[in-house]
Amino acid sequence: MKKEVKKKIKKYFKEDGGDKVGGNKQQLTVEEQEELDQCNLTEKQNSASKDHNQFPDDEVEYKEQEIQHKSGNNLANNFANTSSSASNSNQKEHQPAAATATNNKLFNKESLKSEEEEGGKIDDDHQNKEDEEPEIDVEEIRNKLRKTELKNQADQSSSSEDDEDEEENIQELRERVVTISQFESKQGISKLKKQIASESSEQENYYRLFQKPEQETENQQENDDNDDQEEVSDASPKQEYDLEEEDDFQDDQATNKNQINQVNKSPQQSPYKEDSFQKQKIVQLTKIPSKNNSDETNLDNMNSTVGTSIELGTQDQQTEQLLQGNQRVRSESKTYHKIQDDSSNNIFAEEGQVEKKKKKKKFKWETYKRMLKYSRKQWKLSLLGHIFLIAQSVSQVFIPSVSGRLLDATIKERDLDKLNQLAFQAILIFLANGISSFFRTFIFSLIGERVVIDLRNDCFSKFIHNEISFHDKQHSGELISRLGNDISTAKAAASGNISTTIRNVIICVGNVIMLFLISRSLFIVIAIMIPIFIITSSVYGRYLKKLTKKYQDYTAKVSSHAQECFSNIKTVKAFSNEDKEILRYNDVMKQCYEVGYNKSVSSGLYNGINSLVSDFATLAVLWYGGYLVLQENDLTSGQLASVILYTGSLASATSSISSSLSKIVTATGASDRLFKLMDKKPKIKCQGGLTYFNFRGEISFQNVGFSYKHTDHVKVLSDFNLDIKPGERVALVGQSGSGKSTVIRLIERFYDVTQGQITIDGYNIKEIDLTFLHSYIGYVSQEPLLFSGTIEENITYGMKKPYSKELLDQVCKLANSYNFIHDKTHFPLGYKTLVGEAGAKLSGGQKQRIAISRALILQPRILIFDEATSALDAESEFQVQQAIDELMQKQKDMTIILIAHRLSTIMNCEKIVVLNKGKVAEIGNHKELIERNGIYKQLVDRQLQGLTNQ
Ligand SMILES: Nc1ncnc2c1ncn2[C@@H]1O[C@H](COP(=O)(O)OP(=O)(O)OP(=O)(O)O)[C@@H](O)[C@H]1O
Repeated sequence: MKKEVKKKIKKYFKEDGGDKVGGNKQQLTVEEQEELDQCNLTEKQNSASKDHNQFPDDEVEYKEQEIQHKSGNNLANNFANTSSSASNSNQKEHQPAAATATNNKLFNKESLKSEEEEGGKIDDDHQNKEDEEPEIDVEEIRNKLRKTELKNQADQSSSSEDDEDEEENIQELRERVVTISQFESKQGISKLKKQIASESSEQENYYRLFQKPEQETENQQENDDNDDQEEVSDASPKQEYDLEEEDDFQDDQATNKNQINQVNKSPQQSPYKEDSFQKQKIVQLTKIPSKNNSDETNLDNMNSTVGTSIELGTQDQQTEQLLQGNQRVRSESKTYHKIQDDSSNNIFAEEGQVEKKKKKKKFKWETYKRMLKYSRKQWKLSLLGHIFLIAQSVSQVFIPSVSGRLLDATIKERDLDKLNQLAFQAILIFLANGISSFFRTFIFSLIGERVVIDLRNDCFSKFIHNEISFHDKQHSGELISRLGNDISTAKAAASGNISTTIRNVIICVGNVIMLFLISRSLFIVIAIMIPIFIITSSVYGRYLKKLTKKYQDYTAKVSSHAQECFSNIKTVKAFSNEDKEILRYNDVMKQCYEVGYNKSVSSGLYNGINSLVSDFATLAVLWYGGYLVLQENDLTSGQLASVILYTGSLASATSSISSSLSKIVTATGASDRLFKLMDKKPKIKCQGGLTYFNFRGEISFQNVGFSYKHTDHVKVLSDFNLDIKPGERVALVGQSGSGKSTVIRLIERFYDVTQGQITIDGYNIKEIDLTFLHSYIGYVSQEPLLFSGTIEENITYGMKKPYSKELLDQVCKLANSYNFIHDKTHFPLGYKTLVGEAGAKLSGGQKQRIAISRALILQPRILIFDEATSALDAESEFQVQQAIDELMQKQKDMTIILIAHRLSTIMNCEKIVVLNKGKVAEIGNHKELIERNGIYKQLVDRQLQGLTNQ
């Protein structure tokens, strides 16, 4: 709770006051903008490529972890190497420290430069303010500031904590601080600050008060920016968004934008548009408590500083202004925070771009617990794994110790018996370590695999059971990505990484204890060296991660371009645009190369700096250890070797812990996305509901109104009434987009009506069991979609009961597919012929006739053809049409509903329903409708005219 409050404040001031020199809080720096644009662009392309083959962000995460781990291992290896060289009495040559020196110089220069720049900016701001603001008694205020400082110091002793109170306090303070800053602006306190600062004796004070917070803010901002970028990168394109949040976003977006604009457009009224100086003051006042100080102390500091500022305006008028301002600020502050919170949850999208939102990477405990449930099923295995884990960790802790004692027995004591004894002990420890390592790894990996299986099954089942509107909205590529990438990433939250973390914690604790027992003074040296090493590598690692992400974005862009080209190869060739495409490809490659170049330089620097730091750390331990051995006689050479081994192991374990924890956080993020999708409950359930014996297939639309879920402002059907009797042949005709297919989808209950009702045999369709309903409806869609497998498997795809060869032949004959299936030249295996992926080995007409056979074998009461011939060429259309016409002749007891364009087919129907803008415009048989001389007549005339022209 406390952290969240701090984060909120930090974010608030970062976005409002943190834009240093009066920039707009919505503005990004050029680099940030570029990076964001780049991410958007890549995402757009990834989304376009549908298959979500983008580089998963897990890879970035992985790379960072790899970097961290590598750095840990670097130190570990360094110590291990040193130890072996120490035991061999070889001196390792160290690289000259020139590089570090140069680096440090560079760094110092940069920071000096930025300090100068900041100083300059602040001075400029002051200068501007100076002209506007009235004079005040400088001396008096300076005294008050001093008093406050003393009070702060005195207050630092209090330390009671109450999170809820604190949150309230912080909220209260935040509002007061904003008010005071606004008040300060009016009273010209900025000028006073400048005057204080300009006196040389107070120069230091000035920097402490104003310059430092500015730098701290920048650092905070930089860190936050990094975090933000990580967040953006963690969200695999189109993966980060939450369905519900997206819905909310669409509703809220306009309101938020307006609100934000209002706040931004009226800077003089808004307390959030203070000049940079006031912002510094705000940041200073609400500075996030340092590690050393308790939160309470800092709150007190803030309180007292606020108190000082309030004291500055003791006059009645000023107090009144303050109170009035305070109230306004309170309300504005609430609005502002709502906007900020809403905005941060929203997805800002450019026109046609993939939506993306920047979100803080948070560890969600609930998600984590839910993930753990999957591994809890394997508790017996897990228990066994943990026994081996402890065994391995403990045995590992003893390895450096026994190695050191072995050395002592050889070098110092020169005792062969002891050496043999110790060697035997070492063998036992090594065996214990090796065996337990094998079982630990095997068991946890097995648990991981089982978790993946359970999770994938659950997930797939939830996705497939969800209703069509869910699939309308969700890209199939995204669902596949969830099943693949996310589940693999989520596995880490439930298995291996926890064990790795526990193991490394045990190793760390064990190593620290052993180091402490061997030599306390050397332990202190190591305690100082290791954090330096970890900080150096993690800071640089972050930078490298950013570059790696950028590089991957460009690589994705390159791949996306290639993919687009190859999938449109016919168009490229038709326009003879090969060279143009090569040039475009080269352009993208060039950009990629530039980032790659920077990345190479940075990787080189990273490794160089890393090894330098670890070399120096090793040297420090060796030198001081050597000193203890030679001068103090406090340590044996074997113990020194143990210390070195322990230090290496400690460094490696520490970096491993951070890497595992980071993986767990990433995994929880992936699980969260997954669970959100899995938790989308279908309104239309596949099973459950009414079943009855005499399904006749009488359909009735009664005042039906319908809109698709995500375009609910468009009425696709309204006041739609239609009765279809059992055995009737009904043709749906009308202009494109008039709602013909929608009518069919509603009969199939792919969607629920939004108004009125549909009844089947007198029962409301919503009450009928969906599986039961579908067992009586045969459906042939526009696109003949087949599954890879044999012809027979495809035809019998919907069969839930055994079938005879005769039935198979019969339906194939009816569907006009029997002959080509039994054509031995092309299909020597007959029904057993493999159709290839999505029926790739069959022609369009053949596929469609198999699809008709697939519908017929169910012996449906209602047979639906949704423009079954529209995607076919003339020859295939003729064959399929023949099949349909024959069916209409022969299957008299079957209700046939079709959307067709061929006049002869339509004419054969007893009922022709003409749809116009979602309503029944005309209804009747061919003759009646022609006589009516309405829309149908026009459609027929147009078709006849087309035929005449041909
Ligand atoms: N899944 C969907 N989500 C949102 N809107 C849809 C969806 N499917 C269709 N629509 C819209 O509903 C309207 C009716 O579409 P429908 O497919 O029923 O028309 P149709 O008469 O069958 O057209 P055509 O003859 O061109 O196939 C169209 O405006 C279409 O854009």
